[in-house]
Amino acid sequence: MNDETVRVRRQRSIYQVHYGLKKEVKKEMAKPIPYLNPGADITAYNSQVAGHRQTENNKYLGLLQCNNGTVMKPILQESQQREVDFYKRVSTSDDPDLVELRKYIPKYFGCKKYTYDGHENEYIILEDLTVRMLEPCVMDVKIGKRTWDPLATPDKIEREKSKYAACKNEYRFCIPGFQVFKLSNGQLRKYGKDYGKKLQGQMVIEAIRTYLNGAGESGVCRALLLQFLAQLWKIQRWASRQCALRLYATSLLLVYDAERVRRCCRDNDLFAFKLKCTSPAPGARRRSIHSMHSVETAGSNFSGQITAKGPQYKRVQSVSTTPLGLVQSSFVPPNTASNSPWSEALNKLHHNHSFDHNYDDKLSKIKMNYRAVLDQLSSDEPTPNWGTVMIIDFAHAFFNDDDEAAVDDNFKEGIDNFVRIFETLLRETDDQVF
Ligand SMILES: O=P(O)(O)O[C@@H]1[C@@H](OP(=O)(O)O)[C@H](OP(=O)(O)O)[C@H](O)[C@H](OP(=O)(O)O)[C@H]1OP(=O)(O)O
Ligand SMILES: Nc1ncnc2c1ncn2[C@@H]1O[C@H](COP(=O)(O)OP(=O)(O)O)[C@@H](O)[C@H]1O
Repeated sequence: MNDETVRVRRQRSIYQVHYGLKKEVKKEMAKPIPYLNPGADITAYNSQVAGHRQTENNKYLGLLQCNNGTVMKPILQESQQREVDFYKRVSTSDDPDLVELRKYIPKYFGCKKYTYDGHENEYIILEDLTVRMLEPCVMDVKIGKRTWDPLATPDKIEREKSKYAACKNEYRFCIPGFQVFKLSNGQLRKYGKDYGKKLQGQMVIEAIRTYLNGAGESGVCRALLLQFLAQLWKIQRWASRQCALRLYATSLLLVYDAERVRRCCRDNDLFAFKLKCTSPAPGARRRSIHSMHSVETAGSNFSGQITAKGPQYKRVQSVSTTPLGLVQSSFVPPNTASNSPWSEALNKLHHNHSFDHNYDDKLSKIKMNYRAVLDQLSSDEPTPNWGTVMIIDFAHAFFNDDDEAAVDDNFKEGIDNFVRIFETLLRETDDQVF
């Protein structure tokens, strides 16, 4: 592929996202079942965070993970047979809503009988969204205030109404489970249904922050948020228009690789100095040429003139790259108590332009953030080995007949609220850019 082709492809994707232009759609059919070699590793799936998984009468009910990038979900109930029908129909349909939906759900590879631990079962084979992740952080977010389908018994309706009630009433979604590898030490923490059922109010936001590894002082990694939001906005747009489906008790599955985030932060010196595992020695950070115009510099070298280009400084003899401690000792701190006519202006400039930041760091962050979002926007296939969101669990999905066609408000409201939280978290990271 030459550069021109890449450029044209990127442009097309960005236009699609921002202006809603429809691209000619490649017809994507169900893929053949991937070849499982006879010695293929098939094991209980460790990164399952919600859903059926306990063992009943000696029978394991959870997902299996294969070493070829797929997971196998057992078909144990009538509702899961409905999920098979859902995947079959969506993967072959011409309906534009369903064609678009194929981008937001795991790839479907058919069904297969398999004997695990002495028990034979039918399984749906799906793309493993955590494939190749070294430290998969996974969160299951069940969407909608109503989590029962039209065929639910009164008993099931009562059970569903009583679970996660506070969270569903307030946010129109709930969090049945998540797992996170801590950036600071690689430790795995799992949060299950019991934890999820207690969440309400601000605790919900804190749980999301914990999942994003942003509960500490360092905050959430902006590039990670952008990665998620790029896909969430597409899903939100789809949900606000699609009339083909009613989705009860489906989930958003968020996945990202903590190892990748850690590497990205370290490479860009984003949080490096705040993470214990990568702390450089004190004084090891160097100032860039741009950071010479710090508040200290402004105090001692400020010429007393402000032009359209900003404050004017006296010429500095040489640009030092000595460690921070040494640089500091060679400047006189500004007299903050001074009543100089410039002190108020300088104060304002300090607030607005944050002179005391390292601009190389800032540029790195800006570049990284834009690269991440451009990569995501220009790719039709989100890269699962970094971070993405997909819709999963279609055991209670119902296709609308033509005369029923309408937006699914229950699903849409849940998505809107979830996206809003991510947008708020993104705003909290604005200082990483502006
Ligand atoms: O209580 P039940 O029987 O409705 O079981 C729920 C399952 O319903 P099903 O067995 O398919 O009828 C239900 O499955 P669905 O999402 O309805 O497919 C969930 O696994 C639910 O757990 P949670 O709400 O995600 O914490 C399960 O709820 P828990 O009781 O495990 O919390
Ligand atoms: N395609 C997938 N890739 C990776 N993990 C998955 C995938 N599908 C499901 N999971 C994991 O399995 C869990 C349960 O899946 P789900 O389809 O909701 O099952 P259930 O019908 O038992 O509720 C999810 O929370 C997630 O952790």
